[in-house]
Amino acid sequence: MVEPVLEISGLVKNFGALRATDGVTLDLRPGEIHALIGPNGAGKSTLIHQICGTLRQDAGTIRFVGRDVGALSVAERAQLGLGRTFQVSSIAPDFSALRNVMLAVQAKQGSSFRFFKPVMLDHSLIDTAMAMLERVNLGARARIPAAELSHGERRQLEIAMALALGSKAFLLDEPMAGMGPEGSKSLTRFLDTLRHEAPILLVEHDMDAVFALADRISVLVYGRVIATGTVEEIRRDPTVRTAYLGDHA
Ligand SMILES: Nc1ncnc2c1ncn2[C@@H]1O[C@H](COP(=O)(O)OP(=O)(O)OP(=O)(O)O)[C@@H](O)[C@H]1O
Repeated sequence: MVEPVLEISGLVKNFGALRATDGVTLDLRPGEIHALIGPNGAGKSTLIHQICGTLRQDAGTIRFVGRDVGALSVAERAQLGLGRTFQVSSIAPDFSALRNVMLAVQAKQGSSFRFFKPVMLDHSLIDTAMAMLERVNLGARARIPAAELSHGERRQLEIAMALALGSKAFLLDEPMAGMGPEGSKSLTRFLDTLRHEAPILLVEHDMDAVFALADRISVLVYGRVIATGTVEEIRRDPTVRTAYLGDHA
């Protein structure tokens, strides 16, 4: 079997008397989109926080690219390529898309550029940053100030910045939130291609997007994974239908 990029095992998180994560075990494999769905308050965000390190688990392990990262800081995990994509990156709205990605490239490669002359530095940075923008289909928008990009294009820019920072997995917490139907459709098409760059753990309430994209779905209810399977398996699962999907199935 292919080694998972991310492996979570027996994860537990308590908030006082509330067990928000109750023995969660799941993995993320190369090239896949693994969707995490469940009702409000099921513990999806709490799980994402523990994976990226903003919350510390009470028990259980988190392995990423073969390393136990459960005791590492947010910055140390990000350095390994594990970041919460739409939260860690902060876009500078007045800078062009290109300049934003250049800053991310610089942050990653930082000190190694001091050996180059300034003009080389600029060329090198521009080429690398342009390549990142091309990878997220934003090449034609490189010179546009980030503030003028559409909501969906800003998501693409954030992904380009994450790629520049060396992401080896994407943790996407409700990327469709705040998007109209057209925006959701085009972001869905984009995420469909993004899985080839790095696998995606996708928390999303938009079931059309989840069913269109997910290779596997895990259903979280009261902090527990009640089922993991393909779209068809999850849609057919009677427990899932009762606990969450209802008419969506
Ligand atoms: N910092 C905290 N302190 C105390 N309780 C918390 C904290 N964060 C989350 N919770 C509780 O933990 C449970 C899980 O919340 P969480 O936000 O992870 O759910 P969710 O599945 O992401 O919900 P939604 O779909 O509404 O975003 C909820 O009952 C919530 O009230």
